[in-house]
Amino acid sequence: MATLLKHSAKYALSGRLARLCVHSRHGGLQCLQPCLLPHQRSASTGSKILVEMDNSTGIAVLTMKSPPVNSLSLDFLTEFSISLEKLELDRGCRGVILTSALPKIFSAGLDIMEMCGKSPEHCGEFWKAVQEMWLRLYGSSMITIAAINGSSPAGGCLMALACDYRIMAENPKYSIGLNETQLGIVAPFWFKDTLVNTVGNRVAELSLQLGLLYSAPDALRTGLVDLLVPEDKVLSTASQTMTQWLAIPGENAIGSNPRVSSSKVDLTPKVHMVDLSHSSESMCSLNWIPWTCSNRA
Ligand SMILES: CCCCCCCCCCC/C=C/C(=O)SCCNC(=O)CCNC(=O)[C@H](O)C(C)(C)COP(=O)(O)OP(=O)(O)OC[C@H]1O[C@@H](n2cnc3c(N)ncnc32)[C@H](O)[C@@H]1OP(=O)(O)O
Repeated sequence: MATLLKHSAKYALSGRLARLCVHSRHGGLQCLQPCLLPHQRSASTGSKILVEMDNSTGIAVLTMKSPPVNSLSLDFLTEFSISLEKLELDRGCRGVILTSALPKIFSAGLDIMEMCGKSPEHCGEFWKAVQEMWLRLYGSSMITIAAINGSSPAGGCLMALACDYRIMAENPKYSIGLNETQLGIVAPFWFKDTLVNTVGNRVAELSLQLGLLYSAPDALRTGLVDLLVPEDKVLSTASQTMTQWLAIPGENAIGSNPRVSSSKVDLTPKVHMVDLSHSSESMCSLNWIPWTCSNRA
């Protein structure tokens, strides 16, 4: 479950992202425009991501808004990770709903233009940004729910899989899956592991070998998504579900993991990024921590 990694990734990445904010040539914090809305709501928007925070509930909605298909370019990934880190550092934020502002598309996955004709340096930077997105989402200490309101192939599916719960629009035209094999690409092992954790070995094996894209009803049948609802109910259902999840006792609950709930404990990163500038193979090594970290109190 995603919560296994939440705290380790939180502390592993904040420093790196902080440096990214300062040095990145690809957007960054300076592009986020905070503004106050009524009823304890606040919003910040960059060119590709809108973050709306409801301080009364502790729920943030992170909306991807990068036409035409929310492809995961370096700029997009950088803005995404920075937005998520800001929420992670905000102790008032306990849950994040990930959704899309684009009709019919959640995310088309990795931006194909980032993968052809680029320098090795650029490829390395891009690939690190892909890993960082996954680590930050999968390792979040917040509850994360994907409100999948459109098609979500490949890296788009990975984003959804990295969340704690997936709610999809019951539109049979929408598809989701790790279809890399159909593109002649081998899905990295951590894509595979994320899929196995969700659907089990056999379904994952078939999905990856055949590069299957599932219709929304089939995605529910295989367990790739947890719930189908009418398209206009995806976001409201995600909010209701989040409220239920947030009612579960969090990290300060009696009997919770003392490593997590004490401020004096060593939260040295257990997740290591490796330099992938010259590799499209194994991306990161993960040392699983022996306790499940619970959600925020
Ligand atoms: C550099 C690093 C080195 C490492 C190399 C190793 C690589 C290992 C990678 C392993 C993991 C890979 C993960 C991935 O995510 S790969 C990307 C896979 N994505 C797809 O296959 C999606 C392809 N797109 C679609 O299926 C459809 O476009 C979609 C269903 C999303 C929408 O369909 P629709 O009919 O509504 O829209 P169009 O097809 O007409 O597309 C509209 C425009 O959007 C452009 N587009 C689509 N997808 C992408 C994309 N992934 N990246 C960039 N651009 C994309 C499409 O070209 C259209 O553009 P134009 O209007 O200009 O024609």
